[in-house]
Amino acid sequence: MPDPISDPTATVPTADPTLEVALHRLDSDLPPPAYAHPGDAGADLVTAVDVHLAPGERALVPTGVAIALPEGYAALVHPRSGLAARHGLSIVNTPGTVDAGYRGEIKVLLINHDLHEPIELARGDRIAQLVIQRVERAAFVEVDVLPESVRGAGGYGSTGGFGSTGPAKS
Ligand SMILES: O=c1ccn([C@H]2C[C@H](O)[C@@H](COP(=O)(O)OP(=O)(O)OP(=O)(O)O)O2)c(=O)[nH]1
Ligand SMILES: [Mg+2]
Repeated sequence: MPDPISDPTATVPTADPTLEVALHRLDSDLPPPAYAHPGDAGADLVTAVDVHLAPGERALVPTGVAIALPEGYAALVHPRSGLAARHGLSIVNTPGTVDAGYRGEIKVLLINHDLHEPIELARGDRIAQLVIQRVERAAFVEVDVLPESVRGAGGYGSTGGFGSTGPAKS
């Protein structure tokens, strides 16, 4: 087994994608969602249109693709880290959820978080990534009293702030 830590040129074997997902391209001039590297979790999505985002502005951007996921799966629309770090480009509802039953065009609700600079995107630019995951559907069973847990009802900072964990200081 190659060791990528001692030998950075070693190639780590990764399984080929095996889950078949029906893809309908609404715009045949645009590339389909694609994984940039073996082992990547996200397949990149492109914008089907040119987009101008003023600082703070958001836009619902078409990607030119529709999919049919198998039951028991969802596709999550995640931002791309590089665009977030360099330009402040993100997604308002990150991660967006594409349901297995959805047959419409996948759209991305982009937002420019930069305070000063606009963002210009050209048709075909990679704007987001689609992460396909198995999901459970719950049977919600109503009870009068929930089972006890160590956390209990503590939340919203109950373990403290930036420091090590412990009771919140008032
Ligand atoms: O980033 C996203 C998020 C959602 N969708 C599509 C696929 C999804 O199946 C559908 C509905 O999404 P969601 O359930 O998050 O939105 P909603 O406001 O609850 O709409 P609905 O009432 O149609 O469920 O919109 C996208 O194309 N991109
Ligand atoms: Mg919904």
